[in-house]
Amino acid sequence: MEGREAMKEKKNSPEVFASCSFSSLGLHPTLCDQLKERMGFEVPTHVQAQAIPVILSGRHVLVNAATGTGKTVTYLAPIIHHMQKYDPRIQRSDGTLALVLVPTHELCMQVYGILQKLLHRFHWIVPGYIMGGENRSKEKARLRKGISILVATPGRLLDHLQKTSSFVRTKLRWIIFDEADRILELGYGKAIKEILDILGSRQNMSVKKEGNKISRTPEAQMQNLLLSATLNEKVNHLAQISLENPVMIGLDKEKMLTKPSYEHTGSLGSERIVELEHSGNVLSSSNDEYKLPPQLVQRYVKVPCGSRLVGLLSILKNLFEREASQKVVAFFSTCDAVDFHYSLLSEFQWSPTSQSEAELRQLFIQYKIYRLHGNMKHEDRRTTFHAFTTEKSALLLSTDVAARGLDFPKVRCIIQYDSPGEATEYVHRVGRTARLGEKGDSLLFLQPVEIDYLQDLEKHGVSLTEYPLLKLLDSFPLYGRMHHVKNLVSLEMHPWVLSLQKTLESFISTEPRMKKLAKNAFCSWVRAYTAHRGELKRIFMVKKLHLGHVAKSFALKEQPSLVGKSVHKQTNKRMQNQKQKGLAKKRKVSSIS
Ligand SMILES: Nc1ncnc2c1ncn2[C@@H]1O[C@H](COP(=O)(O)OP(=O)(O)OP(=O)(O)O)[C@@H](O)[C@H]1O
Repeated sequence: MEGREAMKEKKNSPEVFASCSFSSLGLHPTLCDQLKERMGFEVPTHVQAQAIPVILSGRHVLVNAATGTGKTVTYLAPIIHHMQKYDPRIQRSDGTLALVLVPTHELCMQVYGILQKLLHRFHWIVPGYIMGGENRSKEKARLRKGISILVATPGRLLDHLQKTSSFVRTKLRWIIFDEADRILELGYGKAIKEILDILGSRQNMSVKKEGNKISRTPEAQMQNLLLSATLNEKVNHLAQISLENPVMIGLDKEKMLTKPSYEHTGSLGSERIVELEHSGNVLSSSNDEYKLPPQLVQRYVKVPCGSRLVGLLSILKNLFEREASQKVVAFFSTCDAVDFHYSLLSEFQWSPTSQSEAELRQLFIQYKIYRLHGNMKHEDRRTTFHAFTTEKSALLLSTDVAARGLDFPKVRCIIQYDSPGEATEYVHRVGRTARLGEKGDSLLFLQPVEIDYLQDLEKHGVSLTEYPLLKLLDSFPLYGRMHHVKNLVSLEMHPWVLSLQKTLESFISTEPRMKKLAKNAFCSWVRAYTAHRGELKRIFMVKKLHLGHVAKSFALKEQPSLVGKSVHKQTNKRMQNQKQKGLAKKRKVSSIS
């Protein structure tokens, strides 16, 4: 929980908070007390003020609100409000009444943690979670005992729905899709359909008892909710099959496909709440302007491929030396790239200010470094997640597993070292900072050949200014001398870049373990680069890459052809395979992150 003073300061921020109280929204007084005492929430945010009364009314709802605006409590509070009113009281034998579907393990744990706090005074409502990678039999035992509010990742949930006969869900009333668009992007669409079928919660279908499917009538009053900061046309199908006459919150009328039957702004101010006449397509494909926190400072840095690594290290050094206490998250495209950079940054020693032995043995980046990706052991992921949450000053290197929903407090800067691809991912990655009205910076690395990506972001209402990298490089003294280089032909020729690159390359070449990590990272990075899809293939063209320069960005000295040949082979083979399987269109996100 944050300090009371910080919370008070935030409370006065009218862009973030509404001018009403939680109790005025209709929430039970004990729940309002919990929000205040356990969470430190004095007043609702705008999205909470708008959505909580609508969700309390029992309607199906689609919520689109910027990252870090409090969507989690928006859906949890009304559900808890209703559950604590049940008479007789809910018992464990009632099984699951509410199901929260999330895309990642970390988000699963985070939502579960919030539930534990909110349910402190409602001990008869039991929270729980199930997710891939956990011990199935332990989960089975927990399900058998009964979990009132269950947070789950889709694959594992489907597994238990199909195989765990003691999983009681006949009284299920709520299904929530948190980060709905991401759940679909990860390829869970089919699993979701099956889940809805098994739960008898699919709209426009007559539900019969068949096998392990259950019977449910409309009177059972299911209420389903879909939430994200980037609700777009991709969730149309999910909205169609899971929502009935949904109310839309935070979506601009002109971007919706379906004509609203009426619209009201109520007493809650400027944002729209729109009720829809029917459950046809709800979002048009032009609905692609994403809301970003207005205080977020967004920049890009243009770096030639061969100098990317030096650029990254220099920027990180500057960030942590400028402000000792801060948290930074850097995003990479693959697990191997995270592993390589994690080891490099944790071990690389060099002091550019002196030639003395002792000083040369100083770590270049002297901060705590963490890593997070999908190939790590479950236990390690959990430890990292908790450790980085509590750290005051640290650097987290991650794949997109950390891009969605995670609420690490006080992250000051987001670095996207590898491009996020889709604009939605850009929005969620930068959304790990500048949360709830706090300050935040973001920096996107682009090679000169990728600069058109800025136009792609512009189409989604995202605009960035350039970061002065050259000025930063000039500011580093090299062996006691400053290097202000006039008429520099290219950034690669800057003395600081040359010197650091040379030191990095000799470090890697003398450490076989590091060299192996670098080669693996290089190969998977190129593979990920070829996996961009649609319009983005025009911007991130593997043909435009100079593989020798890519190798340099992993501090590899090898002849480009040596490493490059095998990668070209792999890339071609992969593309052929994709064509054959008709998979060319689809980017395999899960294998990368
Ligand atoms: N009413 C409130 N008062 C103070 N803090 C709040 C309030 N509501 C939420 N918060 C805090 O704001 C932060 C962001 O909330 P949350 O993670 O729910 O945002 P989100 O909109 O779901 O973000 P994302 O889109 O990134 O998932 C959390 O630290 C949460 O504890």
